[in-house]
Amino acid sequence: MSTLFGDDLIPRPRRELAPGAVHVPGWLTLEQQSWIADRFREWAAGPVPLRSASVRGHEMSVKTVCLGWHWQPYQYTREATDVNGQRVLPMPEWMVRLGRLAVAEAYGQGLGASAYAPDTALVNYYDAAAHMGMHQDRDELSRQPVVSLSLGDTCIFRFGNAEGRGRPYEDIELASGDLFVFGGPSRLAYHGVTKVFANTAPPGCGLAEGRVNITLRVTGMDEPEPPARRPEPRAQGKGQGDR
Ligand SMILES: O=C(O)CCC(=O)C(=O)O
Ligand SMILES: [Fe+2]
Repeated sequence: MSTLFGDDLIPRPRRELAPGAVHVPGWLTLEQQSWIADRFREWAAGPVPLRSASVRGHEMSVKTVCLGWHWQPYQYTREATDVNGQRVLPMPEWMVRLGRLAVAEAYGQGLGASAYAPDTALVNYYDAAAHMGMHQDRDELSRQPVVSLSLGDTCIFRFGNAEGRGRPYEDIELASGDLFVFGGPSRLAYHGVTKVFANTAPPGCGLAEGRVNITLRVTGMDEPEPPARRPEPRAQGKGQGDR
């Protein structure tokens, strides 16, 4: 991971860690990474701000903002009822297309890539001290693949098995621009982020510090996204401005 001796110049091969779990290093160009990093700053500004979710009373060290559906531990909602009650931003069209390209890249054309229709994105921000414990992504009703994109600092991503948090697992580095897809027999594998290496983001990736990870998912919730609506006018208390 250190670039002191130029080990960043050693090509990192694409690899299938387990059936259905594919790592594609350097999938996004620097230009794409920096464009997505700009979007991240827009999403983080709201209407639902970047926040640490609380799991069983403990605040996560990672901060998250969601698109399409809002994830709060154990459920997806349209409104961020655990934050400020606002509706999350819609899932961008370009992201759905990017998800299809990612699935085609990982599994090949014709393996359901064109039908892949992610309807939520969880956008996580890690500072150098943040980590994510071993968990399964299982709040989705659908078992369609999860597409993960990384920007900024390199991390250690631990990818395990579907039986439990323990071994066997494998630690790999996810660097800026990397794609990781897990679906099929690996869809419910436990995984987590054990470490983020500060100051390892490549120049030009659009993030000066920290790491952003975006996971695209299919919630399997069948409620169609309703058209954007204005909030009902409500009696305003004294001193409350218009919002
Ligand atoms: O940051 C990562 O690479 C993984 C994120 C993750 O597992 C999640 O958001 O559920
Ligand atoms: Fe996860």
